[in-house]
Amino acid sequence: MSAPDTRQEAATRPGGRSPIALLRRLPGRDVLVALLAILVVLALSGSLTGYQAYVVTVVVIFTIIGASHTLLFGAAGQPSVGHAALLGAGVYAGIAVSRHTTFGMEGEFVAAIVVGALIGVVIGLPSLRIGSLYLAIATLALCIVAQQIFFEWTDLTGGGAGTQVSPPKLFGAVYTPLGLLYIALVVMGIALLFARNLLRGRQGRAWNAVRTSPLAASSLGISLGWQKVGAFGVSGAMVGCAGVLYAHAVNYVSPSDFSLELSIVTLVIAIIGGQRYLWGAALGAIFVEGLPEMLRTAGEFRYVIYGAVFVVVMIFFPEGFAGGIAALWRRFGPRRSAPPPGPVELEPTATLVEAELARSVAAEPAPAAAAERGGVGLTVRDVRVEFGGVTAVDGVTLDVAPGTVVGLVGPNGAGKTTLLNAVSGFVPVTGGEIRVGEHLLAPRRPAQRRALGVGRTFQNLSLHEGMTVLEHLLIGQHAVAGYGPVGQLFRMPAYVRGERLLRQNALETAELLGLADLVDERVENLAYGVQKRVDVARAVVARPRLLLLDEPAAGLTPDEGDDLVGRVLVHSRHVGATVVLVEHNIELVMRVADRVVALNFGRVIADDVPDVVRRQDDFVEAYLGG
Ligand SMILES: Nc1ncnc2c1ncn2[C@@H]1O[C@H](COP(=O)(O)OP(=O)(O)OP(=O)(O)O)[C@@H](O)[C@H]1O
Repeated sequence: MSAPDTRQEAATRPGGRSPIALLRRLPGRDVLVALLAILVVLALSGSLTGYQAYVVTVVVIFTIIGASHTLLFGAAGQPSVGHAALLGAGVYAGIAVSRHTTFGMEGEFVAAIVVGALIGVVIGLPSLRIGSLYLAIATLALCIVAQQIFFEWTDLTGGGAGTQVSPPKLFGAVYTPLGLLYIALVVMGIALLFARNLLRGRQGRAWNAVRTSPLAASSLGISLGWQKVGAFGVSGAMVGCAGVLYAHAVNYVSPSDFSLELSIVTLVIAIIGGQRYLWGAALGAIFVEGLPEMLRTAGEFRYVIYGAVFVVVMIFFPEGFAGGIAALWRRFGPRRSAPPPGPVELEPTATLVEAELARSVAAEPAPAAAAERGGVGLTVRDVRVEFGGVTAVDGVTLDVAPGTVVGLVGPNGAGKTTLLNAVSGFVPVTGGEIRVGEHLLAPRRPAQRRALGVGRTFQNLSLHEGMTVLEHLLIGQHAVAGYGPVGQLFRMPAYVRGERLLRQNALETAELLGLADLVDERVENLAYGVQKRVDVARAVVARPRLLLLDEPAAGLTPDEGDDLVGRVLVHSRHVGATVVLVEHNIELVMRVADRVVALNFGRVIADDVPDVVRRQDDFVEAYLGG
C-alpha cells in the first residue's frame, strides 16, 4: 500500500476524528499555536510591572536572535560567534535613522534589516572559498573588529561612554515599555513566520542538505557557498531587526554591550533551546535571559542552579529543550511512533523487475528519440586525472550515446569512480575534455553540472541524517522546484503549486523504486539496502539527462542488487535518460548494459557490446584474473 493510502486510512479511522487529529490536519496549525501563545502573553502582560515587561521584551528579542541561529546553524550548519556585531549594526542603524530622519521605528526597522542583511552577506561571502570551521573563526574576528569600530565611531555610538536611545516611536506615537513589548511580540511573530516559511520547502531543505551531506547537496545542484551566504543574509536581517527592539528596550547602549560574550550567549540560546526547532529559540531565551531574573531571590546561588540545569539538559537532551520535548512527544504523544524500528527491510522483487525491465528494453527508444525525450550524450576525450604521483585516469576516451546504458567495469582501483567524479565535477581533470551534449563541462562546479542534467549516486551512501525518505525525494528535485526564496517566503501560489508537483513526483518515484510505504521514515532507521534505494531515488527523481550510478548494488544481496538496478533502469529508459553504470557485479552489467567499457590502471582496455567484451582476452585477464 502506498503512503498516501496509509494517511488516508489513518484519517478515516475512528480515532482520526479526535480534536487532536483534526488540529493536526489543519493547515498552518503551528502558526495558530504560536498566535495563541502570543495572545496569552498579551493577555498576561496587562498585569506586568514595567520591569517585568522589560524582561519579557528582552526574552522576545533574544528569541528572534536565537531563531536566526536556527536558520544559520541549526539548518545550514554554520556556527557564528559574530552575532553581537550584527546586533550592534542593527542598533546603530536604528539610532542613525532616529537621529537624522523624522522616521520612528518603522524607518529604523527597514534600515536595520537592510544593514543586518548586507553585513550578514559580507560575513558569509568567504564561505564561497573556506569551510565551516574557518568561517566560524572569521565571525569571531568580525565580532572583535566590529566592536572596535563601534568604539571608534564616537559620533554615532558615543564611544566608551555610550549613547542614549530615544523613546520608542512608531508611526508618530510614542510607546511605553509595555507598548514596546507588544511591538516586539508582533515583530517576533512576523520574523518567526518568515523563518518557518523559509525552513519549510526548497530553501530549508537545501540548507539541511548542505549541513548533512555537502557532497550530495552539490551533486543535486545546490551551491554550498551561496546557500551559506543566503543563510547569513537572512540571519543578519533578523538580528538587525532585533537590534532596533534591543536599543529601545535598554534605552542606553554602549559598544561594550556588543562583546564576544554576547555573541556566545546568543549561540547558547539556540543550542540549549534546540537549534533545529524555531520554537526552541523561545525556550532557550527564557532559560538564558528570563530564568536568571526569575531566580533573583536565590541570590548568587542562582548561578549554581542555572549551571546545573544547563548541564543536565545538555546531557539528557543533546538536541536542547525543544529536541527533548519533541522526542518525548514522539514517544508518548497521541500518535506515538512504534518503538525505535529495527532497520526497515524490503523484500526484493527481482523477478517482477526483470519482467518489467525486459518489457522496457523491448520498447527501448532509438537513441535519437531518447535524446528528444531527455537523454543526453557523454563524450570523454583523452581525460587524465592525477592525484600527486598517482594517475587514476590515464587518457580515457569514450562516447556514450543518448538514451543508452553503458556499463563501466574494472578491478578495484581501475579509476571508475574517479572518472565519474571527473564528469560530475568533484575532481579536476589534468588533461583532456568532457562534454555533456554540446556543453564542455570544465570549469563548471558540480552544482552547475547538475543544471546541465548530470545526476549521480555515491559509492558510499551520502544521505541526509534526520530527514525522511520523502524529504530526500524532495531535495532531489531542488534544481527543478519551479519557485524561488521570495515565493517561498510569502507562500505565493507558485510555491504552493510547485510543492504539490514536487510531492506528487516524489511519491511516484517512491512507488517506482518500492519505497512508497516508507516515505515518512527517517533514513537512519532503514536497512542498508533500503538506504541504497533512497540514494538512487534521490538521484533519479528529478529525471537527470545523464545518470551516473556508482556501484548501486554494492553491499546488497544479488537479488536486492538486481531489483534496485532493474527498477532504476526501468525508470531511466522510461524517461530516455543516458546511464553510466559502475558495477562490480559483472553478470548484472552484462545483462542490462547496451555497451560495456572496461578500465584497468586508468586506461580503457575494452569498449564494445557485452558479448564481445566478455570474450576479450584483456578483459578476462584484468578483471577475472585470466
Ligand atoms: N582522492 C584521492 N587521492 C589520492 N588517490 C586517489 C583519490 N581517489 C582515488 N585515488 C586513487 O586513484 C585510483 C583509482 O581509484 P578509484 O576509486 O577511481 O578506483 P575504482 O575503479 O573506482 O575502484 P573501486 O572499484 O575499488 O571503487 C586508486 O589508485 C586510488 O587509490
